[in-house]
Amino acid sequence: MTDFAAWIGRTREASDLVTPRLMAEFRATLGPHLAPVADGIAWPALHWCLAPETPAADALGPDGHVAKGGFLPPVPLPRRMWAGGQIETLSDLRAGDAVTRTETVRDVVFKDGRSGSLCFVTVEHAVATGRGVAIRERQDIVYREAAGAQTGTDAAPERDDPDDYAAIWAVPATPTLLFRYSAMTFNGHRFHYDQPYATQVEGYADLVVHGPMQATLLMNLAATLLGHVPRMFTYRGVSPMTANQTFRVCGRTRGSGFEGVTLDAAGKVCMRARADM
Ligand SMILES: C/C(=C\C(=O)SCCNC(=O)CCNC(=O)[C@H](O)C(C)(C)COP(=O)(O)OP(=O)(O)OC[C@H]1O[C@@H](n2cnc3c(N)ncnc32)[C@H](O)[C@@H]1OP(=O)(O)O)C(=O)O
Repeated sequence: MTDFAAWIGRTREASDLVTPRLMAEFRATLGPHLAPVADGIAWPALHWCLAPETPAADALGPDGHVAKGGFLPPVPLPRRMWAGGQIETLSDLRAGDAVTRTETVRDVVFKDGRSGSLCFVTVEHAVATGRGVAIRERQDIVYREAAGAQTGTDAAPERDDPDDYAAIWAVPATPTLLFRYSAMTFNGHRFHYDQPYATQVEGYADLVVHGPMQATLLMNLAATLLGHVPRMFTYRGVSPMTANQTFRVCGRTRGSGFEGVTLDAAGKVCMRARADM
């Protein structure tokens, strides 16, 4: 039996540059659904495109992510998802910045969910520039049972009414959008671009829309409605969003904060988010 506790506290570091090319790719991929920012300032959540892990092809597992057992623990559940997280923004990133990302594994927890066994791996990130730490972040990665071995059932979808929100961005979830976001984040997960794999191996209805992309859009809507980048942004994926439909990114202010959801074409809530100050 592997001692997953041995992974807690493991850390790694990688560096990158906020290049003009990345800024242009980000705007080309996600515009017009981005917050207004001053020239040369990075949009909220652009940091997910910086200093990604760059595993060699022979280091990948069957899902297209780096095989488990290196930095992340070899948990015995195969289907990885990005479950949620929290982003604390301390200062902005700017074109030309040299950044260092430091990641630390903070927790490995097994839970029984309605859908079956789950394992949550919590990873903390700090993104620093020459001016100091700009972003502190918690990422919750979840591993699920194999589709064919699932011991529970997916929860009944939560629904929400877009009319209850002040602002709605309609985003066509085309395979091209998913591919371009995968490319910008160097994310090889096959269920974002390989439809037979997504449907026949992982059991989803279609290609799966990235959690971080949904969170990026929600954080940009929050910054647009609040008039500034929120200091604290928290989000949770509640149900998979699949491709080849137009989804909605919905938001409203609440006091000095923000709350938002992504809704699929049928009104199913896929992600919930809130932002404070
Ligand atoms: C990039 C990238 C991958 C992706 O982008 S994947 C696409 C984005 N992510 C999603 O679509 C995830 C959508 N969520 C789900 O499919 C389900 O919510 C999930 C995570 C499978 C869990 O469903 P269950 O119905 O089995 O879970 P329960 O509601 O019964 O909860 C059981 C306990 O787990 C806790 N929990 C549930 N969901 C989350 C979450 N999103 N974040 C954190 N914790 C969660 C819940 O609170 C329960 O805990 P208790 O302590 O109360 O027992 C890439 O791979 O890089």
